[in-house]
Amino acid sequence: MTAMLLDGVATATAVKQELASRIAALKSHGVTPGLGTLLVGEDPGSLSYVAGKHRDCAEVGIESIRIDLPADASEADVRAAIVSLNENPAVTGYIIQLPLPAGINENAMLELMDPAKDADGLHPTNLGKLVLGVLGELDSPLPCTPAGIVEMLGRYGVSIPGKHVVVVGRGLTVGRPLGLLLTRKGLDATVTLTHSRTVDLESEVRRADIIVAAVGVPGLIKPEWIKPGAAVLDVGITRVVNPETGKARLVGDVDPGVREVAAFLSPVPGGVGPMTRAMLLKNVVEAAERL
Ligand SMILES: NC(=O)C1=CN([C@@H]2O[C@H](COP(=O)(O)OP(=O)(O)OC[C@H]3O[C@@H](n4cnc5c(N)ncnc54)[C@H](OP(=O)(O)O)[C@@H]3O)[C@@H](O)[C@H]2O)C=CC1
Ligand SMILES: Nc1nc(=O)c2c([nH]1)NC[C@@H]1CN(c3ccc(C(=O)N[C@@H](CCC(=O)O)C(=O)O)cc3)C=[N+]21
Repeated sequence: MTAMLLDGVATATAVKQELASRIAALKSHGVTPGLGTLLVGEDPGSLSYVAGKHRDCAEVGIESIRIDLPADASEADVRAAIVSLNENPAVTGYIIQLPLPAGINENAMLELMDPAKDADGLHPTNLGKLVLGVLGELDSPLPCTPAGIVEMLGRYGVSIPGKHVVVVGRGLTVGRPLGLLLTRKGLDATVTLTHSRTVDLESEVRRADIIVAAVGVPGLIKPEWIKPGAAVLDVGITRVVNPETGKARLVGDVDPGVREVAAFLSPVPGGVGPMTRAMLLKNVVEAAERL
């Protein structure tokens, strides 16, 4: 069997089309949603993601405000940029591109954000609401990558309730909040959250109905580990630069052979990445709607 590919580009386009009418409605009430980005340093991956976010905004009619600081910016410089984003009325939501350079306390910087402007859902207040709000509706922003994963599974009809989901990686932007989201009432997955100290990753993955790989190790997830019929979502991204052309290629955590075993596969590129960006736009629109 060859897996059905979960097309993140097409799904993100559908989400963006749905947002367009909400953006038009906001503008007719005199509110223009605006996304701010704060980037510190020149990591090529981060530069490319931030550029993509500004392109997305232009496409759907969201203003975008960009602050780029040099890699040697001090914590005081970063703090001042966060204060300016909190105070700028044109910014209805913003993100601090992670990781920040070594020496800058990421958690302390996230905590300085105005939680009402947190477009990533990573401010402790919003993560706390996700932990507390197991039942019912949440009106706080959700972390973009987990929200994008759930949105894509939903649109392809991959059922989540009662399923055993194995999440590989416990990082702040993907694995940790994904476990919180998938175990809420209504989604009702049974989640195993694995990491580098997990003793037997293979046997954990073998039991999974849905596998989400968010590590950053190319080819970590092997075809023999996949229960036939499982859904596999590749999230990890490693940039591999071709020394001859200087061009970078993006490689996921999932071995290409998995495509022959899984029922559904979200690939890298073209899977969860574009969905992450679409959910960021959704958070910015929803923050503007709450104004
Ligand atoms: N497509 C998208 O939209 C996005 C993609 N990403 C990508 O997803 C990946 C993860 O991102 P992020 O969570 O921020 O990264 P982190 O570096 O914070 O987390 C990586 C996680 O992988 C775990 N890990 C490392 N090696 C192994 C191993 N051999 N077996 C099992 N687990 C392992 C680590 O374990 P431990 O905690 O024990 O060290 C850690 O929990 C990255 O490649 C990133 O580029 C991230 C965000 C969005
Ligand atoms: N505060 C913060 N929030 C984040 O959400 C965040 C972050 N920091 N730091 C880095 C990671 C990574 N991330 C990606 C977003 C989109 C793509 C994406 O669009 N990928 C495309 C390819 C893009 C390309 O070609 O460069 C794809 O997979 O098809 C990838 C990765 C968000 N992250």
